[in-house]
Amino acid sequence: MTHPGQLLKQRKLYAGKELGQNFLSNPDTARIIVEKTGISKETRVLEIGSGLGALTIPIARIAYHVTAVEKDSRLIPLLQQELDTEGFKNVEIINKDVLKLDIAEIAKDNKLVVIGNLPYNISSQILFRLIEKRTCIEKAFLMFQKELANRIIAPPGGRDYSRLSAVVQYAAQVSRVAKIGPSSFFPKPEVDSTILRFNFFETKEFNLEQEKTLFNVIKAAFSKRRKSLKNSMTGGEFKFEKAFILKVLESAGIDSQRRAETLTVDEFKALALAIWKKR
Ligand SMILES: C[S@@+](CC[C@H](N)C(=O)[O-])C[C@H]1O[C@@H](n2cnc3c(N)ncnc32)[C@H](O)[C@@H]1O
Repeated sequence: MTHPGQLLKQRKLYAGKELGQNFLSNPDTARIIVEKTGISKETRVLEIGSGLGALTIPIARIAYHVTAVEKDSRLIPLLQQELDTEGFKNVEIINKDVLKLDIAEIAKDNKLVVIGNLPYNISSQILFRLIEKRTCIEKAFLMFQKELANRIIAPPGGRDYSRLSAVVQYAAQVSRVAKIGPSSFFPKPEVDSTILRFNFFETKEFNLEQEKTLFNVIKAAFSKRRKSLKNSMTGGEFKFEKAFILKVLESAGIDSQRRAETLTVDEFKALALAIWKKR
């Protein structure tokens, strides 16, 4: 693997902050990350933000097929050349914004394993999108800024438990895979990184409408996280009346004085179902 700094210099290119371009520069780290995903010669991978191919190449060495999506058109010929040099024929690079990518079209009838050293400025948005499309995804291995990863896996009751934690933990079992320090990247970020593994739940307990209600309930509850539910829930998309909120909280068996950050995912589900039935 050519060092990303050298590759960019040869082409008179630069790493763009607005695209979160901190490239993996340590081939051992890249190899270890790919090993930890457990992919095999049957796996179809969607790689988000392939960049200069630090992960694409070790993935292509193992996987059946890789769809690599990359927004920065400047990087596509560099990666294509690296792939051609190594003789890989199982990689398709798509020059597109991942937030506009039709993931179902890529998966067709298969389930994908999603891998990505994500651009940190849009990593929450990417995660919400993957959750939306999770029926096409078997599991995902994604690298986040450490602080965001801590929020994603935070249990209820603490400062880190947030809208993102509740939505993600409803859709997937999440675990920490590895911590990566700044020295593994070029340019070096000022933050530590964490790789999380997401095993999306097979069965969907909620239908689409119920799920939409659940996500709106979580959003409304966390819109004023310092306030009790009876006050925070009147905000957000639904514009609930206070009397209605008190009624649904009671039927879900939740004390109206509690705050969003104390509710488990199961309690959010009970609340969403109570709202869905009474509307
Ligand atoms: C942190 S870098 C990782 C690059 C490479 N995978 C690596 O590990 O060295 C993030 C990559 O995502 C790309 N990117 C940023 N925003 C994107 C978007 N909306 N859609 C697809 N790729 C994006 C960047 O251009 C960059 O190549």
